[in-house]
Amino acid sequence: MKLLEIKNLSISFTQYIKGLEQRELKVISDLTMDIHDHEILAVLGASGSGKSLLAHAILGILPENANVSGTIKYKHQELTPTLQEKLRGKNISLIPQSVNYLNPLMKVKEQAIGYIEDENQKKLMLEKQRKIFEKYGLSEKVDEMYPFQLSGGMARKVLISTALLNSPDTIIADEPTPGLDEEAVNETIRDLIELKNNGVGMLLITHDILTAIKASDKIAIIYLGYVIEITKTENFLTGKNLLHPYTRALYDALPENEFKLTLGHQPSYTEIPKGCPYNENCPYKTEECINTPPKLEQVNDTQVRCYHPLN
Ligand SMILES: Nc1ncnc2c1ncn2[C@@H]1O[C@H](COP(=O)(O)OP(=O)(O)OP(=O)(O)O)[C@@H](O)[C@H]1O
Ligand code: NI
Repeated sequence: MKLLEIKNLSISFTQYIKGLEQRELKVISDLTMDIHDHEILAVLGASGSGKSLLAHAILGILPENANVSGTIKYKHQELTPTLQEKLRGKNISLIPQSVNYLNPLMKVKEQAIGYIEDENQKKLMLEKQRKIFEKYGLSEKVDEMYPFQLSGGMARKVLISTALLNSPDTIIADEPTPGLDEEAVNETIRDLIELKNNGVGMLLITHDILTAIKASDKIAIIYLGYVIEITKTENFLTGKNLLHPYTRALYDALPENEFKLTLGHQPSYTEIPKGCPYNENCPYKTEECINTPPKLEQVNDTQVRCYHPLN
């Protein structure tokens, strides 16, 4: 079942330079992707490539100054600000990128359940909270702690458990493994996969290709705000059917492939090429690559945005 359907989503900011002169800073361009139940879709992109903004667009928590076009549907219903508010933290939950999302002045258990007026309801929710925290190895002592008292690993567990309190079927995990040691990363990945096996559909945002490969079923590769390819994760294990030259370069740069290629210079947002976003680094570019951005097209099991897909 399709949980989320994102169609032609673009996000930009209006920038004022030198007083009155304006320019449009495009951070997400024409993004189309679906998220299904029982599936982890990794969104892989460099730092600053628009990944968190994508998460915030789905949840309806973009900054006021963002210009947005395109549509996002949840279970075939188009998301409006009202619907987003209704679903947020319940049907669709965010595991945030930073533990700074935790309120430093509130005990962990209180912020996990949020404000609940009705005493009976609050009691039920606290019981649920304790159960989920327990499952993630967080003892009763943790309930009473303030965020600054948590270790990095514990804080990640608190963020994951908190996201699960209302049994969401759709989870947006924004960089859930930063700054963790390898064992903690692997444990977090196991937790995410278990959620998927229980039916959840997940968007896993990461700039770490190894996390994407270990955790996901499909990988959407973002370059300068464009999805340039959506491919099955297994293709990164076999090295086959990787169609976009940038995807191929990512694969060749994996440690086990001896970092064969360098990824080239990544232009910044103020200089997105008018044609294919990758054309400046692409060995296969032709006239049309320089002039017109290619569309995302289906080639076998893959979607790719390229005039000259490999193979
Ligand atoms: N409110 C804003 N006004 C102007 N530009 C913004 C605003 N919010 C984000 N940006 C810009 O949009 C771009 C994408 O930001 P985003 O946080 O989505 O990147 P990201 O892919 O999540 O990066 P990271 O891996 O570092 O978390 C960045 O270049 C950022 O500077
Ligand atoms: Ni981010």
